[in-house]
Amino acid sequence: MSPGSVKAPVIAVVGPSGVGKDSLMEALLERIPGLVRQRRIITRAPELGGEDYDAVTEDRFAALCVAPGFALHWEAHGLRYAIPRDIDELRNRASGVLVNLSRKVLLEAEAAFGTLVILSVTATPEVLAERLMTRGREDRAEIERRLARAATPMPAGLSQVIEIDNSGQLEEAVQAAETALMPWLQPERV
Ligand SMILES: Nc1ncnc2c1ncn2[C@@H]1O[C@H](COP(=O)(O)OP(=O)(O)O)[C@@H](O)[C@H]1O
Ligand SMILES: O=P(O)(O)OC[C@H]1O[C@H](OP(=O)(O)OP(=O)(O)O)[C@H](O)[C@@H]1O
Repeated sequence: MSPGSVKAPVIAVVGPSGVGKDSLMEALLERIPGLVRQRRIITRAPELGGEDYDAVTEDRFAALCVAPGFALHWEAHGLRYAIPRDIDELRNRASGVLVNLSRKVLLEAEAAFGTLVILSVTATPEVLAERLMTRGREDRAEIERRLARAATPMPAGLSQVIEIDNSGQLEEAVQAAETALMPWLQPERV
C-alpha cells in the first residue's frame, strides 16, 4: 500500500460547552503541519463568531440530509449539526482532520471513519461558567442549559480517547494534545 493511500485520522475534539474546543483546535492548526479542520454545517444564524461554519436553514439542512447526505449528523442545543461527506476527500491530503463532534455520536463516528482519535477536553464547572460568560455568544438562559449538559458522560466502548485538561493555561492543553496526536498523524502529508 502506498503512503498516499492511507487516510488521515479523524481527530474528534469533544467536551462541554465553553471548555475550549475551538480555542484548542485553532492553536493545533497553527502548530501542526498538514493538519486541517472540517467545516460543519449548522442551523445557527451566520456570523455568530467562534468557528467557521456553513450556516443553513432547517429546510436546507433537511434537503442536504437527503442528497448528498451527510457523513454524520446530530441535534444539540436546539440546533442541527452535520459533517459533510467532503471529509473523506480531505483525509486523502491532510496529516489529520480535526472536527468538533457531540459526545453522543462518537460510537457512530468510529464506525463511519475507522481511524478516530478522540480528544476529550475537560475543565471544572466553575471554569466552564466563567468562560461561557466571557465568550458571550449565548444569553444567560442558554448558558444555564449548556452548563446543565456539561456532565454528559462519554459513551462506553470507544477505542482511542485522550483526555486533555484545559482548566489551566491554554498553552499547556495545546502542548499535551500535540504530543498525544503525534503518533497518529500522517507524516508524509506535512
Ligand atoms: N485555557 C483557557 N484559559 C482561558 N480562557 C480560555 C481557555 N480556553 C478557552 N478559553 C476561552 O473560553 C471561551 C470558550 O472557549 P471555546 O474555545 O469557544 O470553547 P468551546 O468551543 O469548547 O465551547 C472563549 O472565550 C475562549 O477564549
Ligand atoms: O453532546 P455534547 O457533547 O454535549 O455536544 C453537543 C454540541 O455542543 C457542541 O456544539 P457547539 O460547538 O455549537 O457548542 P460549544 O462551542 O458551546 O461547545 C458540540 O460540537 C456539539 O455539537
